[in-house]
Amino acid sequence: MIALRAQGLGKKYKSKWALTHCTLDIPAGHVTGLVGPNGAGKSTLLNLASGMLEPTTGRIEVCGGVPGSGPAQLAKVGYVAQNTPVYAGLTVEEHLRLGAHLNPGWDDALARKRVERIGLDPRQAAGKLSGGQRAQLALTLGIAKRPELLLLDEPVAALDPLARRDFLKDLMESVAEHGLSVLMSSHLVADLERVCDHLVVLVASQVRLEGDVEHLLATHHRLTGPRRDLETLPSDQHVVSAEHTDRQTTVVVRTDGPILDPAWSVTGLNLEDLVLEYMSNPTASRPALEVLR
Ligand SMILES: Nc1ncnc2c1ncn2[C@@H]1O[C@H](COP(=O)(O)OP(=O)(O)OP(=O)(O)O)[C@@H](O)[C@H]1O
Repeated sequence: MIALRAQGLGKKYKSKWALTHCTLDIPAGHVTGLVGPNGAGKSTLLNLASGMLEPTTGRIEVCGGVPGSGPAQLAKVGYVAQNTPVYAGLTVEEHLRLGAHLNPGWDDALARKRVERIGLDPRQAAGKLSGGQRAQLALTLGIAKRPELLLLDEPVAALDPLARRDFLKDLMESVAEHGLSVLMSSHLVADLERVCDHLVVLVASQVRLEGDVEHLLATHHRLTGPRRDLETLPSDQHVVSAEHTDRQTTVVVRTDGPILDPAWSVTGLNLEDLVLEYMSNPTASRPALEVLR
């Protein structure tokens, strides 16, 4: 099952492309991390998925429908945008009542349990909450809506470490119990490493890497050995990055096969290493990445 499918998706703001040639299948029932440098196009992709923006080129389908195409589609998708929008003049309680009124699948017990646990005063106006409390309220509304797909744009940036851990736990529970799909942008790769099983790396408006996290980690290796010409590597080893000193070569390769050459000392990469490799080597070739799918 596919939660989000993009084919040749692109978005141009006036003369500037914010997203180009985006072709992706994001699986349902998983947490997908969306990472990339500032300005890479992450919020643009999330806005296209929610229906807040219209594509300039290509197509995007979310939970089997066109984003923003009507009430049934809106009910399927939850979106907590980067600035965690809430209505400043409404109280916390009024937000919960509005959530119940607007969303057919609203889980009131969950919303109230979260509000109590977080320690929000139901009578307080949302405009008087701290930035982190506002984010907590917006995230509560997003989860309690019980959407099929929850889109989160840097959801935990404003939360303290404990609140962050609790929120990610709630998210994982919703995925396990309700089959929720999540697409979540974040710069906090350590958090993503804990909760994501699928990854999309966007760099300079383009998808540089996409795939199942375990598979990506199993197929990337850092090789260190005597200096050598990269042309001599086996053809199934695609170079992601390379560094040479006078005597030594360190190269990160992607391959489905084993590393057989005894001259190499081989180490694995963690998710943060992997993301940084692709972010700092924006020319890592796209055609080779298709192999990963
Ligand atoms: N409304 C807009 N009008 C013009 N350009 C825009 C607009 N919104 C975004 N952009 C540009 O599109 C590009 C992608 O922006 P986007 O907000 O999608 O990036 P991002 O990956 O979410 O960045 P960040 O990590 O900083 O939140 C950037 O170059 C940005 O300047």
